[in-house]
Amino acid sequence: MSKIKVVVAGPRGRMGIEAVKMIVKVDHFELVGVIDHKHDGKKLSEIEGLPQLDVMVYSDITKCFSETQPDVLVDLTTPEIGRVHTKIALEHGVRPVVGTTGFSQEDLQSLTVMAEEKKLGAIIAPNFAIGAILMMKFSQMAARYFKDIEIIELHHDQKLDAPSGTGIKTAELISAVREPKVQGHPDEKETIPGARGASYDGIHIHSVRLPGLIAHQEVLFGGDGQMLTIRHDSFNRASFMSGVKHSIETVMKIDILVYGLENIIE
Ligand SMILES: NC(=O)C1=CN([C@@H]2O[C@H](COP(=O)(O)OP(=O)(O)OC[C@H]3O[C@@H](n4cnc5c(N)ncnc54)[C@H](O)[C@@H]3O)[C@@H](O)[C@H]2O)C=CC1
Ligand SMILES: O=C(O)C1=N[C@H](C(=O)O)C[C@H](O)C1
Repeated sequence: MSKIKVVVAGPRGRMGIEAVKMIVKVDHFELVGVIDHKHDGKKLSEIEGLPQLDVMVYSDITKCFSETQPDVLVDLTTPEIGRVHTKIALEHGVRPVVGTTGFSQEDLQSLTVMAEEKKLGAIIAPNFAIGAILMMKFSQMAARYFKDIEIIELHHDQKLDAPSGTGIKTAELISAVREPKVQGHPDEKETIPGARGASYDGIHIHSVRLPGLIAHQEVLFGGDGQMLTIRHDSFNRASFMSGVKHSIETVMKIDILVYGLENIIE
């Protein structure tokens, strides 16, 4: 079997560095380049704190693709640059595996259409951790029985987007099985704006940001005289790597854009 040639965008980031380490450990993957807005033309081994690898850093994604001819782009950057990278990858016949969160509905729609037109696999995964996928699936199951739901997502304080991609995906999955609903008292008023969090079809999403946290989420279901809590915690970023590996393998076998790992795990 020939190796899957992978490029990682965002190799100095918290997730990017883990992805680089995982990719070089997998025999059937080959890390052929990395994309970073700094350190153009250097080797990864020349950047302090990064693995001692003879892999070239590119600031120009197009140049990177033409010189390294990758099969897959793993993007772990920011919403602004991640959506541009994903589009350029599809234009160049490179299959994107995107962990970057904060894409809009319009981004997702236009990228879906692009992948379909190009007949190219693409995966956009708000969360790569299997436990988080199960937490979302269990929440969707529970929502058939409990109609009043609040999502509390908790992350480290360096996170750029709120609500988290996982929080939004959870609300979307619940919304697919629950009618939109006004929760709480119909006449409730926020004395301080934002007190009730964001609302997605009436499901409230609360975003907590604190140093020391990694990635956590609780989904609270209220019923008569009872409450169900479904919770997932990622205690480190290694928790996401089996999902990144599975996505790199799967994206080579599909020819559409898949949004959410729940669609590609058995
Ligand atoms: N899907 C999932 O399971 C997970 C997704 N994430 C998401 O992944 C993304 C990255 O998260 P972290 O690693 O924590 O962030 P980070 O801030 O540590 O890393 C982002 C990296 O992107 C780089 N970057 C910025 N502009 C760039 C450009 N033009 N070209 C190349 N690189 C550029 C930055 O230098 C930085 O190293 C976020 O959107 C986060 O929400 C994070 C954890 C898990
Ligand atoms: O920024 C993070 O850290 C994470 N982002 C993803 C999200 O927005 O859901 C996944 C995970 O929660 C970690």
